[in-house]
Amino acid sequence: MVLLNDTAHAKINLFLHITGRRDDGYHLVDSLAIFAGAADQLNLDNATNDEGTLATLTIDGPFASRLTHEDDNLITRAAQLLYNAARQHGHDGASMLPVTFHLHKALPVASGIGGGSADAACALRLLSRYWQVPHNDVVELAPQLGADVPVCLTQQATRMEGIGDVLTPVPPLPSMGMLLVNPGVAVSTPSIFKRLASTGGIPERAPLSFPKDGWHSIHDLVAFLNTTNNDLQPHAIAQEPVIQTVLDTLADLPDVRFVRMSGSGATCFALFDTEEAAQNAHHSLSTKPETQKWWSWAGQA
Ligand SMILES: C[C@](O)(CO)[C@H](O)COP(=O)(O)OP(=O)(O)OC[C@H]1O[C@@H](n2ccc(N)nc2=O)[C@H](O)[C@@H]1O
Ligand SMILES: Nc1ncnc2c1ncn2[C@@H]1O[C@H](COP(=O)(O)OP(=O)(O)OP(=O)(O)O)[C@@H](O)[C@H]1O
Repeated sequence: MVLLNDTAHAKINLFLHITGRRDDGYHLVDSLAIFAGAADQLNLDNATNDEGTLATLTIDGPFASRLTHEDDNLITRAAQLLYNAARQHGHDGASMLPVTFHLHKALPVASGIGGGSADAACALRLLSRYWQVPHNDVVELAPQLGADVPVCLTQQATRMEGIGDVLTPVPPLPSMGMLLVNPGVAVSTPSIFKRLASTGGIPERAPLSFPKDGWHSIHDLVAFLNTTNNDLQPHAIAQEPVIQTVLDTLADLPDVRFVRMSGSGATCFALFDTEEAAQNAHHSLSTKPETQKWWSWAGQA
């Protein structure tokens, strides 16, 4: 029997501006992140062994084989960090019982949609309930696990600034359909930030204002997004030219309103007026022979 479970949704950067660089090399960002229905699933149970390990992990699902060889998973790292932080803050360790996690890995790995960060955030949410750790402790340590972990804790449409740790809720977005496509190439986030840094390339631009009342229709949102960029996209395409093929393929689909790459790639998204239009485009994509090995998902954005 599963004690607790939670869902780790994919994070999509509708735009991603790189606005500066800190002395430690981390980049300052400005981004509008939303969350898709595409998700991993994480279960938490009491540990059944008496080895005393704080958290063990089993993995299944379409992308499990990409992670099972790694001894350092963000889920078990999240457990150890939360345990240490809670003890430092005076939590009684005796009630923080060892756990076993089971991850269903449905999101492609190293794909710009924050799958690892979403899993880490999901583990933090589950453990904070099970171990009764105050939410503030969780929020405080989240950035140590990755720049995307704070936003993944919320799983809400959010403006990300700082290095991803300064979060502002955004007004409701219009209802729309979304199609996600990943061509099956893993892209390492540090390698894309390195490419950006080595080209000296932090774009000059005026600070961006969000419309006060939000976006009333997909037409409004697309008009806004057309004034923005993903600054990592050209660098990711230079490393993995197939990303341009994905963007061109998405742009050719029926009724598509907008296409762009998310995060550091290689997953790209397309926006549609409705979920039905996204599902129709998904069907049309699946008939193209060159896309047979691509991962894809369509649904409500
Ligand atoms: C590209 C985004 O996904 C946009 O949401 C994030 O900025 C990246 O988030 P993430 O994958 O959780 O990143 P981390 O695991 O913290 O960092 C991986 C590496 O990317 C670079 N990095 C990451 C985030 C950031 N704001 N500036 C950076 O320069 C650093 O070299 C870092 O060592
Ligand atoms: N549970 C996990 N899921 C995915 N990757 C993990 C996990 N735990 C550790 N990792 C490691 O983290 C790396 C980044 O994976 P992730 O899928 O989060 O990348 P990403 O989607 O590009 O993230 P982002 O959008 O935050 O840049 C992987 O290469 C993998 O080695």
